[in-house]
Amino acid sequence: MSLSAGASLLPDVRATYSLPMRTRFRGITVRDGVLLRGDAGWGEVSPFWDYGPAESAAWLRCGIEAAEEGWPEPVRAHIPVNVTVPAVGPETARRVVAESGGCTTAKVKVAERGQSPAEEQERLEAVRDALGPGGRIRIDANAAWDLDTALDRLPLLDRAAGGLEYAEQPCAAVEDLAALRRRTEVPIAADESIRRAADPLAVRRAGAADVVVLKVQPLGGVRACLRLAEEVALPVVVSSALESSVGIAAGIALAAALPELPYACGLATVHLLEGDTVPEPLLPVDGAIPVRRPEPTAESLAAVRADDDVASRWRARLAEMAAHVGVAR
Ligand SMILES: O=C(O)CCC(=O)c1ccccc1C(=O)O
Ligand SMILES: [Mg+2]
Repeated sequence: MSLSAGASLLPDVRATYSLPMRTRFRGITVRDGVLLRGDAGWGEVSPFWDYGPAESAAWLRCGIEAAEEGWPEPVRAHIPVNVTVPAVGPETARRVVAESGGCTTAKVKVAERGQSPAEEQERLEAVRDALGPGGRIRIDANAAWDLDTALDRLPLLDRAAGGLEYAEQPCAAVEDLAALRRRTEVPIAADESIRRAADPLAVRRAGAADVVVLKVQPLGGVRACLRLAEEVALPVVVSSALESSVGIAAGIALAAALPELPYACGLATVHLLEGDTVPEPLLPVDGAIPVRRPEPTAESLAAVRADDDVASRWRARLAEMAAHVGVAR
């Protein structure tokens, strides 16, 4: 029942999960989604609630690929990953790094509403202290700064971090990323400019980034991302959309199949959730996640099952996404 073969049935919807976040992350306190099951295995579909049906269709395509087709052969067995440090205070930041499963790269959230530059500097100093001089630190501003603010902040944060590996999406506009990149030493990574853009290749044409962040669900699956990686011809960092381990496995499959993987990936996010859909979560050991595909069990699904209200909202949502993708239920 492969879509590419022209069949068009939605795989079995086996579960709706709901998991609290350990720390509020970009305004999200609960993560939920559905799990599909097909001949090739389990797939996750978990677009954030602010994504409409058209944008969410890509997320469904990713889940259908996982369930019906499976993924290309891996070319590596372990995926080096960064620890993701939310917009927390310095003591918590230190603990998050210490409990990361041996990550030597940290991605630190900055530009959180209501926080001062001094709080960001303290967080970065704490992360540098916890990682030691050999660690790498990248920041993610989620498109929050205008060009002048970015020009202002980057040198300060670069100093506080003892050197930044790159800054992820410091500004929203591709032109601003390009202008900033010409005027700063810190390398620039594009995330939202790829994943929510009509034309992801605009980043390359504008010379707006040194690195691109690819997320398998918003970009429509592993094969779609492999094609995009080839077209964009820039180094790729595979990151999560805060999925449970079923969804993280798709990101791992992409990272495992890319011809080159020069940077740590942002896939160590299961520890941001209070629980998981599988008994053996995809978490790093010695800073890397082993390439494998964990399976939910009846017990692991029962422990995270969403209530009826959430499940019925997902059924309605899935129907709208399916209409966009052109699969029948
Ligand atoms: O890249 C990581 O380390 C974790 C993933 C992450 O930050 C993220 C997770 C969900 C939504 C957006 C983002 C983001 O990179 O902006
Ligand atoms: Mg990002």
